[in-house]
Amino acid sequence: MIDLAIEATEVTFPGLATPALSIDSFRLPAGVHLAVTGASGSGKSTLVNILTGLERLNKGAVRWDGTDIASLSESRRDRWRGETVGLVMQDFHLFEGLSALDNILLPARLARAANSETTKRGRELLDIVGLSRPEQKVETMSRGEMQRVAVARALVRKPAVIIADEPTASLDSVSGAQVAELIVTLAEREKSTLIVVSHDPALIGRFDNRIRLVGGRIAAEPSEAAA
Ligand SMILES: Nc1ncnc2c1ncn2[C@@H]1O[C@H](COP(=O)(O)OP(=O)(O)OP(=O)(O)O)[C@@H](O)[C@H]1O
Repeated sequence: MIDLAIEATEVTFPGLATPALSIDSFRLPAGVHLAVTGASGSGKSTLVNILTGLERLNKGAVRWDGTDIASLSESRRDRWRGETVGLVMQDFHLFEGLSALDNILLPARLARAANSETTKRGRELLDIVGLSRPEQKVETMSRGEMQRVAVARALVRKPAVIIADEPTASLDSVSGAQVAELIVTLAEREKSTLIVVSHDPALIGRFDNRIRLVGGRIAAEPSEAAA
C-alpha cells in the first residue's frame, strides 16, 4: 500500500492548444480505491501513463510514497514499475503461443524476479480467478478468460498499486462483471491501492471515490477519502 500525490502537473503534446493533462493537486491515501471517468480524449490514458512513469511530465511531480518517479533513472523506474504496479489493460497484452501460467510468470522472469514462490503464487492466482488449466495457450481462451489471466499476472508480484485501464471495455457484460469483481476483491484482499479507468457503470458503481476528467482537468471534487 502506498500513497499518491500529484503536484502542479502538466503534460502537453505538440499540436495541442491546451495540455492533455493539467492537475494542480491530487492526493490518494494508501489502500484507497479510485475510479477515473471522462469522455474520449479527456486525458485518462495520459493520466495512467504518468502514474506509471511511462509518459514524461512537462511540469510538476507524481510522487508515490513520497518519491517523484521522474527523479528515478529509466532503469530504476522500469524496476520500480515492475515491483510496484500491477497493470491491467483493455486489450489484455498477453503473449500468444504461451500458456496462461507462462504469461503470468513472464514479467517476473524477464525481471529475474521469478522463483518457486512466484510459480506457486501464479498457480494459486489462476485458481482464484477461476482458471483450472494453467497450461492452456492463451490464444485458445475466451476474452473473459484472457482478461482473468491478465488480472492474475498483474497481481503475481504483490504490487502495492493496481492500475486498470478500461479492464471491462472489450468484454461482454457477464465476463465484465466477473473481471470487475475480481479486480476489486483482489485489490482489497492484497490491500493494494487501486485506480481503475472506466466507462462501465457496473464497475464505476463499486467505487466510493471517483474523479472525472474534462479537458485534462479534474472536474468533480474527489470524495472525502480521496481528498
Ligand atoms: N503522443 C501524443 N501526441 C499528441 N497528442 C496526444 C498524444 N497522446 C495523447 N494525445 C492527445 O491528448 C489528449 C488526451 O488523450 P488521452 O489518450 O489521454 O485521452 P483518453 O481520455 O484516454 O481518451 P480515450 O477514452 O479515447 O482513450 C487527446 O486530445 C489526444 O489526442
